[in-house]
Amino acid sequence: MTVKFYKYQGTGNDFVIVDNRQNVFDKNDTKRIKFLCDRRFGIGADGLILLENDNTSDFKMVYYNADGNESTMCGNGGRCIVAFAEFLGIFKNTTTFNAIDGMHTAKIEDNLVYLQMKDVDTIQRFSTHHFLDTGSPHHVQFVEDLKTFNVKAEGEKIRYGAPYNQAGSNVNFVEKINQNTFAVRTYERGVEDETLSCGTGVTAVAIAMYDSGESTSNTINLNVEGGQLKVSFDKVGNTYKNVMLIGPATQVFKGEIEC
Ligand SMILES: N[C@@H](CCC[C@H](N)C(=O)O)C(=O)O
Repeated sequence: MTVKFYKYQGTGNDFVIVDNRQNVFDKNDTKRIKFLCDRRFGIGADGLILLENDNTSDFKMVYYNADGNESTMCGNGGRCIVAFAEFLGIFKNTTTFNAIDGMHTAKIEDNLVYLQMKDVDTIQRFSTHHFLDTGSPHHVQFVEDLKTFNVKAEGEKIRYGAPYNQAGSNVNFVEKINQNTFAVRTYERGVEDETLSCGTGVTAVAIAMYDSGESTSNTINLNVEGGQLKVSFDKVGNTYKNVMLIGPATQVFKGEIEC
């Protein structure tokens, strides 16, 4: 089989994207998806995304982690597929697309993708961390000296430990820079390593920081290893609404691969 693909990155979280509007891609071939994401034997990516037709919106996003398994929402992947859909001429100004966690609206302005994320009304607060679902599950924890922190080793322990166990959680380690800026490093489930950025992760961090009173701003800057993201939201009652993930998304190269 020959697969035509595009490679995108959003603040260093990188994806193989395939235009599957003709249903040419075998979605159940976990081994092939894992191979395509392999950095030594394949193309190399944190995940693979299919762009498909959808009856009720401009397109559908189907997301797989680098381990080959379909997973929950990917925020950076969402921003990248919006840039890809614009490149394909699917929309001009604003778009609506279907993903595993429901409908998303998005726009591109000044080379930044604005992606509306799902509302968040449930936040679990613990003395050491927060846990919340922003489309994907996220553990959010403050650490000291984030720069030298062993994200892979410590993230792995939390991801596989109780209460998350095999189903797992993504794990975000955070350091406060100022009132509305936080540095974040994320261990990603399904990649089973640190990635350079995680969109649903920084969204979880921004909401957790506001929720815990660490920030009083509803627009929060997130410094990740691969660049800078912004998250804004409105708190209405106990629900975070109009949650917007904002940042760049770039096409890196395209090609075809035998697999
Ligand atoms: N990179 C993503 C998150 C992708 C899903 C995650 N690995 C999971 O399985 O929960 C993002 O940008 O949000």
